[in-house]
Amino acid sequence: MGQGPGAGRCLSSKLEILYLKSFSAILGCQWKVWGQTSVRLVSQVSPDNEPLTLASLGFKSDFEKTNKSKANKIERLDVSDEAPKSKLRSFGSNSIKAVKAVGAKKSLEIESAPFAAKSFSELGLPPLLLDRLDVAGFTVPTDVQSAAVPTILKGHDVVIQSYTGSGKTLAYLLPILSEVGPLKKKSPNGEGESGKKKEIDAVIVAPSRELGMQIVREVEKLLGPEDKKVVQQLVGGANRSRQEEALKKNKPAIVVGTPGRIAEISAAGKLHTHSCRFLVLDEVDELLSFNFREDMHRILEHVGRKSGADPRGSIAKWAARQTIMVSATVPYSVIRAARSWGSDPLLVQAKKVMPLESVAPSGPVNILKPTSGSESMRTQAALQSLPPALKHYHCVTKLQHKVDTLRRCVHALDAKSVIAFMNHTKQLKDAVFKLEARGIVAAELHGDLGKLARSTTLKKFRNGEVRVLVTNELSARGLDVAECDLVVNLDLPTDSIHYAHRAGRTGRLGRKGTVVTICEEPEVFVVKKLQKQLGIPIPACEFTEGKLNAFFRLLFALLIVYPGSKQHHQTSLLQSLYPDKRAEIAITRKVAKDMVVEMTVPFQRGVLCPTCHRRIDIATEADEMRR
Ligand SMILES: Nc1ncnc2c1ncn2[C@@H]1O[C@H](COP(=O)(O)OP(=O)(O)OP(=O)(O)O)[C@@H](O)[C@H]1O
Repeated sequence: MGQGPGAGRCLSSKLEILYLKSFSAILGCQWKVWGQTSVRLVSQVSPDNEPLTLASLGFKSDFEKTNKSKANKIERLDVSDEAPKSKLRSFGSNSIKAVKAVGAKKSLEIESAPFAAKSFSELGLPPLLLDRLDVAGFTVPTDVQSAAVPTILKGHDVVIQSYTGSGKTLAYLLPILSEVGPLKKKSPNGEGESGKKKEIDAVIVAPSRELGMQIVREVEKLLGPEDKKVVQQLVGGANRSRQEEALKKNKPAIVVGTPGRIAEISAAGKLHTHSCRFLVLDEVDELLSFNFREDMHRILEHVGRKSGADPRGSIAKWAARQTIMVSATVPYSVIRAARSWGSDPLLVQAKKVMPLESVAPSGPVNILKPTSGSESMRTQAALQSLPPALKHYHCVTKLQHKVDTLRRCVHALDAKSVIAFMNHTKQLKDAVFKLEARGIVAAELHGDLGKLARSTTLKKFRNGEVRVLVTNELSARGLDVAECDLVVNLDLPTDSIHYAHRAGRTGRLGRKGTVVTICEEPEVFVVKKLQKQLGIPIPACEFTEGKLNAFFRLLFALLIVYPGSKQHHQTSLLQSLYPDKRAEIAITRKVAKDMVVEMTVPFQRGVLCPTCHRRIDIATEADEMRR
């Protein structure tokens, strides 16, 4: 730990002095004015940066030693595996399991993974599909898959919302493959519909070529080599006449493509989708953007329209299809669209399914412009879209030093696979040039590149030949590179939803990941807004001596432990702060003077309790005093 400057100032009660003394002894840091209970702690954060916990600060042992004699009855909540089953049960299925990451080159052990049901066989999938899942290495469904698969199999239109990297693609592919293609449930009399003119049964729309091809690969992984022709890509940039020939020759059951190309081939009469049963809109909030409007209109009008039906009527009257909308972030614009595109759609999240009507409007708040009172309505969509294991920092530098700061960040964290975001395509080339000049293998990825260049770049990034991928928003949406361990914002995202999608490129499926936002001094207020809207700590840091030095302003949460507070709230709070840690917390029930005081680990506002899904109330005396 770095030495903090100087000694603290006067403190109030004995108990606090005791706490702070034990902390100071451990941390050797400066205590600011106790009244603000904030402390400036300069600590070196090693690449395998362990988040601060009472245990890692050594607080618990000192605490217990010095407080043995205290009248306080200390109740130590140990959320480790040894804790009594009753306590572990309070986490529901959030207990820590070690699972192997599927498809990752090195079999990354994921300590705490977002899995719910115990196996795919519980979800009502056909035997052939279960076999294919097994062959592909998928053993346990994620939370969102456990919620989405049965809901879609029941025939509902859905909006699937779960944080990035939580397995939303399979959440919709599995029910589709249960109903169409060679792996589907056999009809009661056991024979397939041989000889029937093969129509397209499912259309999957994605906003970018990369995501479209990624989905095709995921389908092919399940279909196996002999049935690869069941799915056909219709992405822009590829040869259209070859795509039309393949449609004619292979008669695929599933097509995956970008809006422009799908609409183009449909308008040319080469894509017959009247009897289509499924329409999937992946990254649906992106598909709502203006540049896709025309194409999306055509797709929505034609896919699954009963022959002769008038599309001007209500969806229920003319669409024989199931509409599945997917995104990690579901701003209110998506809710509105879903209500008109789907027929009584349900909102499917990691652990719950609810009617879309019950969702409160909360659109993305553009952090660059002054916002109205809605600012207090934190963008729930963004908060729920962030993988819980991510660590976030920001680093202040001058514009001309940003790329060099990126280089030092990569070395300090010893990051192997980095995605750096910039807002303007023209800047990407210059950033790549500067990184290469300093010995870091980098490449640019953006929409102005040709199809071959884009796929080659992505391939090199996935196999580790390229260490830093410098890209912009669109080409990275939905991108799934399991090994990505660092995301850097070289330019600020326009709002918290864009921040969430960028951040979600790392920390996939329960892995650890770090997000560093490199900004100039005048932009720090934007980071603070992001921090507040997303309810996540984004402490300042710097990269010196090859290390990431984080400036933690630990706002100690005086966890007001009301006598009746739910025990699982305390453990859930810690579990959500440190999903991959065996966090421990010493809870003192004794009231020191007139308040129950407990200093605990840094807190996140409004943490949702994963057990009862209610916001855990945390009052910070510090904030109160500061107001
Ligand atoms: N049940 C599972 N078991 C193991 N790995 C899984 C499982 N489901 C998905 N994965 C893997 O997890 C990774 C992330 O999945 P996916 O890309 O579908 O996430 P996502 O929620 O769609 O992310 P984003 O919001 O960024 O699009 C993929 O590599 C996928 O193969």
